[in-house]
Amino acid sequence: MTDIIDGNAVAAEVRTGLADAMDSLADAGATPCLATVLMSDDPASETYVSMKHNDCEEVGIEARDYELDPEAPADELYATIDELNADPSVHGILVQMPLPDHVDEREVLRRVDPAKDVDGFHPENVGRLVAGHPRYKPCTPHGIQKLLASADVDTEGADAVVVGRSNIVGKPMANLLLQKSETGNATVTVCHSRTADLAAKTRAADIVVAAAGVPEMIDGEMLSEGCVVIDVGINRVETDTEKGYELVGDVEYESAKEKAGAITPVPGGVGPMTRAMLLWNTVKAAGDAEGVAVDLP
Ligand SMILES: Nc1nc(=O)c2c([nH]1)NC[C@@H]1CN(c3ccc(C(=O)N[C@@H](CCC(=O)O)C(=O)O)cc3)C=[N+]21
Repeated sequence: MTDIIDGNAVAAEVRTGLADAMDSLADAGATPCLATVLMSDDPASETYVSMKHNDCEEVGIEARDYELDPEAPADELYATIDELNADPSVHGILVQMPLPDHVDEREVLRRVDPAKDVDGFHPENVGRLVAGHPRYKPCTPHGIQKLLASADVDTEGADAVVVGRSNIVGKPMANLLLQKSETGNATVTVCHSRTADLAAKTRAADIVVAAAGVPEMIDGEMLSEGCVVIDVGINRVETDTEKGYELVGDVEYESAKEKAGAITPVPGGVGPMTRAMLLWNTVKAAGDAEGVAVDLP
């Protein structure tokens, strides 16, 4: 039987597991606070930010909402970041991506105080992760580590194939799987749009992390019997349903499920974990900033 890895359930466990740390912070008179900054009218971005606010409310994290006109000058965004950096009551800052074209995304990533960079995108935090001493692990790869652990997947010595080389998923995921750690020690191959024979690589993998952003690009034919499939894709595909779209992963679920030993669904797999690990990082940020030792799940 294929194990369907339930991201909603594991994410709920993470949220519940944060209660101890929240209590320690409350004893010290501290409430973790996440500021989200949205500079977009994209309905998907708006949905994601509002989900993050709901999650914060559930665990008792204060969420502050900053919204900027997508046409506003980039300096307004930079000034907002500076203000949040300087505000000691704000522990975490998330600037929702993607940003408008006239905004320099790299400047934004550099500008967020690395101590408040709960996305883990600041160059200092990227460097620390690559060097094996992460401060904040980026939420999606961190969530995937939790999913693998929840399904008792042993990464040590496993052949892991990461499909996609983005800075937010593919690269940090490959690094984490490679690291000398409980959730690492894999032999990692990173594939991308120029990979000569993708199917040959994925067929040789014990673990496939699909994060290319191409709907249903990996099907059962490309997988080996019993492998573990983590589907990071969250693609909105237009349909003539009431919602107008359907979410599909980077994996063709039906055929992949027949081959895989374990697989994450879309929705309800990696997405909820990404949000849960944002809370995790925010609670860690609050503990560090307030000098409170917190026990994280
Ligand atoms: N600075 C920044 N940090 C991010 O972490 C970030 C970002 N920008 N920009 C966009 C991406 C995307 N992302 C998602 C997180 C959770 C779901 C999620 O929870 N998805 C649900 C379904 C959501 C739905 O129904 O639309 C699921 O897969 O079950 C989706 C997408 C975070 N991102």
